[in-house]
Amino acid sequence: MQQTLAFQSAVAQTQVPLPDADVQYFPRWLADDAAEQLKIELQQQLDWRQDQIRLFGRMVAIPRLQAWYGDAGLRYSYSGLSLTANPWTANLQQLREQMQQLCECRFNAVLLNWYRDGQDSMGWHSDDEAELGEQPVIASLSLGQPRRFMLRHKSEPASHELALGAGDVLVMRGDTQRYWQHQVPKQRQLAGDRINLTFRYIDSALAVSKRLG
Ligand SMILES: O=C(O)CCC(=O)C(=O)O
Ligand SMILES: [Fe+2]
Repeated sequence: MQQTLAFQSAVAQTQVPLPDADVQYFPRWLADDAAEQLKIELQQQLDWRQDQIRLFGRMVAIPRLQAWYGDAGLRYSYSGLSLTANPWTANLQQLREQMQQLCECRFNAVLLNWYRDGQDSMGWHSDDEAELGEQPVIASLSLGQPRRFMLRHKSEPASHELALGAGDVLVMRGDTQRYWQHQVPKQRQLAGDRINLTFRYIDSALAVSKRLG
């Protein structure tokens, strides 16, 4: 892990041209072999859960596996559940430090989503939970199967789409969550799996959150 991450290449960055948003894309932030090795380690080491949410009064399994890691004692709310983050593993801690350098900000938690195949997905949402603050910086690292990542403006007819592939980093900041939503739609023909990590800064004092599948 230490070694492969060190192979990370000089980073090319592009600003994604969206109104009312601040989104940077770092394609291949991790080289292919480092991304593949990291994916295997995360699959094996982490405490993956199949969470359920209450939807229209029924409990429904969300269409992906999830894991939460963060600073000691950090609690987060998720669809009525209040859970304590798992302690940082060595590789997540190292990634956090690299993401903090890249983004020039602090992160105290990471949410991981494991899309087992193209049937797994995440619906339209903004990362706008109160505990993330007004202008959250969300740093996303993707591993494995490339997937569509779609963005749409909440009140204008503006939209955008990226293919997030292995090793790609996407950083959303400023007013992005305020004016835009994003989703990872199902792509039923795809058999490959994908892991996405989103580094965040959670201020538990700020409030209780809401989030749907
Ligand atoms: O899987 C992705 O690329 C997006 C994940 C996401 O939007 C989230 O964790 O809030
Ligand atoms: Fe999100």
